[in-house]
Amino acid sequence: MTDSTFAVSGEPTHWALSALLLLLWLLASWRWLRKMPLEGATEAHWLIIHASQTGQAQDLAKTAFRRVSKVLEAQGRTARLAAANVVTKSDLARAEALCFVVATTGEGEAPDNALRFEREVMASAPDLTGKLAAILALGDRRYDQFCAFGQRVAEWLEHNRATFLGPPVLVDDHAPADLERWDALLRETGFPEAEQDSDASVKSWKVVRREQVAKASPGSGSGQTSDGLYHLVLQPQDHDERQWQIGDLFELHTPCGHLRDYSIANRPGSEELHLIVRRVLDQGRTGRGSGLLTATSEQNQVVNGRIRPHPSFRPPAGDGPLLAIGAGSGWAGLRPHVLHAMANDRPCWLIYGERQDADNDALLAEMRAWHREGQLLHLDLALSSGGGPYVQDIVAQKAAQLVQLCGPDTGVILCGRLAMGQACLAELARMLSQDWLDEARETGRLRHDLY
Ligand SMILES: Cc1cc2nc3c(=O)[nH]c(=O)nc-3n(C[C@H](O)[C@H](O)[C@H](O)COP(=O)(O)O)c2cc1C
Repeated sequence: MTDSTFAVSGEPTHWALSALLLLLWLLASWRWLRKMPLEGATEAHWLIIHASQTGQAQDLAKTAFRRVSKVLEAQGRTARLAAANVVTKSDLARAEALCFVVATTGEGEAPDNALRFEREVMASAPDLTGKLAAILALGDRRYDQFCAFGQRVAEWLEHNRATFLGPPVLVDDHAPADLERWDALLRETGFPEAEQDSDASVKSWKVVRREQVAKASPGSGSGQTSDGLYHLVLQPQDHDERQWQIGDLFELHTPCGHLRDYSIANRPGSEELHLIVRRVLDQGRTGRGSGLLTATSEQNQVVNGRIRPHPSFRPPAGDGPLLAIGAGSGWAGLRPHVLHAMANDRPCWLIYGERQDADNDALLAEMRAWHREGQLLHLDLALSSGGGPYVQDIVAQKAAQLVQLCGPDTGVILCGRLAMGQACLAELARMLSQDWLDEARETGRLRHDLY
């Protein structure tokens, strides 16, 4: 490097030009920052508080934030968007209105980003007299405890004497009629529609490949059967989509207005999206989303959807090995994490279950090949068509080795049906302690996507 690299110009025009550029940059940064929803900063007149496991509530909260802040800004007042867990009692005390957009997960549970809020803030009884409140609760009537967390938030607000702007809006499976009631509530409160809502990012995608990768198998006896797993490759039509991250979802919009989420099964960087979809047959009829994607032989079928960020399912923190556990279509969620671990030489132990073994099933063949090639530290398959063992049984059987693996830097990623996930978490808690799991969950070393 020569001295001239650092030579200071004595030319006044150079100084003037530099000052002008610096000024423009500061101005642009300021304008950009003003447009960003201020996630995390919670002191404001209106607090828009979200509780979201897979991002839908967060998206709707962002839209509400845009609507509210546009009006408030014109009045010289402020709105802030915050995940429930970062909201404190003093934030609530300072705000004049509280707008909750909350999902329910598990069996009537709060999403991870609201667990602390429920445990600490909702366990107390702050005086909310005079504060305005609105609630949008997302849920699904197929679950026993419909919108349970939203209802608990509503009861807590009522108990602490907040003034509701309207009855809590409970949304069943993203039903357009339910969402219209929320839209009307915001409009009547004085917040007209936002210029751009999240549907602007819904685009057309072409299904360029569709291959059955696991065989059909008998169902659970509830009338639902699995007609096998399908690996699909989607390409964007007339748009470029590379700005996504591991863990993100493809949100399919069906022609009748329902939304279905599918984990993106490949690593970012490619134009294509890979999905692994189970074709579900319920009383002989294919599922709304899986039917659309898999029950057609149409070449280059075009579907509508968008990529949705799923920040709670990013690669687990920690520099140690990765324990990846999943079953069935949960492979879609696990696969990019396993690929990422292998690409980064992070030792990976994969425990995976599927209903039956068939030598020519491409899905299992891929895992077995990675194991043979030494890319996986261990591979345990629970192929349970004969009544077991299930994934949680393997976890229990391998307790001694798993305890050895799970140190302070180990990451755990878990994806699949809720019952399987909860059974595995219970086994892990038994062998490692609930404290270990809680700590791993709170520090981002344990991440799960259970459905
Ligand atoms: C694993 C899982 C568990 C769920 N449990 C419930 C539930 O107990 N009650 C309910 O009403 N909805 C339940 N739902 C539906 C979600 O609340 C609904 O899909 C919501 O739109 C998700 O919002 P989010 O993306 O912000 O997490 C569950 C969804 C999943 C995936």
